[in-house]
Amino acid sequence: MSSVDPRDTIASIDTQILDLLRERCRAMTENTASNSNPDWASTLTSIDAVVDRFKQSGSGNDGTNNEMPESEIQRNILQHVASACWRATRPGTYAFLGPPDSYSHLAALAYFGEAANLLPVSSIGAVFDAVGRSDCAGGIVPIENSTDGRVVDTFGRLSKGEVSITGEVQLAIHHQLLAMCDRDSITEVHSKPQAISQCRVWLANHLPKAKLIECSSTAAAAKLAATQAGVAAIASEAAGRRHGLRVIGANIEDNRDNVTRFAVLGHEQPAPTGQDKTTLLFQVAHQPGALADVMGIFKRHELNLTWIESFPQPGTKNEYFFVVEFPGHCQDIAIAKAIEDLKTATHHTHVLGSYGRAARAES
Ligand SMILES: O=C(O)C(=O)C[C@]1(C(=O)O)C=C[C@@H](O)C=C1
Repeated sequence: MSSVDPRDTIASIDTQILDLLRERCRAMTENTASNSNPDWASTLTSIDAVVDRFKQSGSGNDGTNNEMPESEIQRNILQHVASACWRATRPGTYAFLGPPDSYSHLAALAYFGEAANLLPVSSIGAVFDAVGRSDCAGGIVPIENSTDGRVVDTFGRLSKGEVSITGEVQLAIHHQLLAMCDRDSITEVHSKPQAISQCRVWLANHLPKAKLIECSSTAAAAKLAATQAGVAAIASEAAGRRHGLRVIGANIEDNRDNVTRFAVLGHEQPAPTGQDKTTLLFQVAHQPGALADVMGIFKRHELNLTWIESFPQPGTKNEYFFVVEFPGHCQDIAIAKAIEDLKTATHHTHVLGSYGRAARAES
């Protein structure tokens, strides 16, 4: 009597998976040729729908492995498969503020998947340049932090309207103090200004004498700390591992619920998903009541603002841009009508993007 070796069964299943992968890539190529459903944001939406249907059909039991629900694991696997097929069939790179293991990198991996072709660049402005010139198919930039507020460099460039927001990522940020030496030997702490600001209380309590030095990214700081004695960096755990640094202060962010929201940049306008938000920029006349009139338009069309920011218009005195966010897609009738009214009531109204709302990821 011959029994089947389970290792052969597993090898046969793996071969079927590889065959299916090839078939999936082929279907994606046909999809590209017919130009239907071509953007990454729609791919992520359809993965969510597949996982939900699978769960509802009773095929997924959604037990947990103590850390992650099964549907989350299935989603990650499908996202990885999709990102590998995407890379094989649609060559294109996505820019992020580097070097590798910056939080922007972690956010890019969470959104585009591990297999995506990601390009580190030296500044947030360089991400906008790479996408604006179409050197890259897309990019990712930090837009807002729950402790520190808006990211100034990003706002400066968004106001130029060269690129659209096509998605978002919410990343929980846990900062590590990383160095080659003991905490007592630290004379300088390097990091991006936003990261330093998110750890200000911890630094004042634990390293009051250390000099705080700003640099281009948290990962750039980690790279430096690996070469200089007495220098510590505030950066991600992954950056510490990459550079062989010790964690001499773990999770030093002042706010335990420290989250940074990243905007995905691109050129296409994602189709409505049913779970969308719209980011809009406008500029009003510098006169009493102008902003109140605009707020009246949001009220009239029953748009519930979830975010409002103002920032000075470069090169002017007392002129401000406003950025607002609200649930819904600019193709929704109520929102389209509100935008029409805003265009007549403001100097300038520009939809920065309508895109699927993000769930939170861990860094
Ligand atoms: O320096 C990095 O690692 C970044 O990706 C930039 C950035 C930011 O500027 O907001 C992103 C997230 C953290 O809040 C800190 C730094």
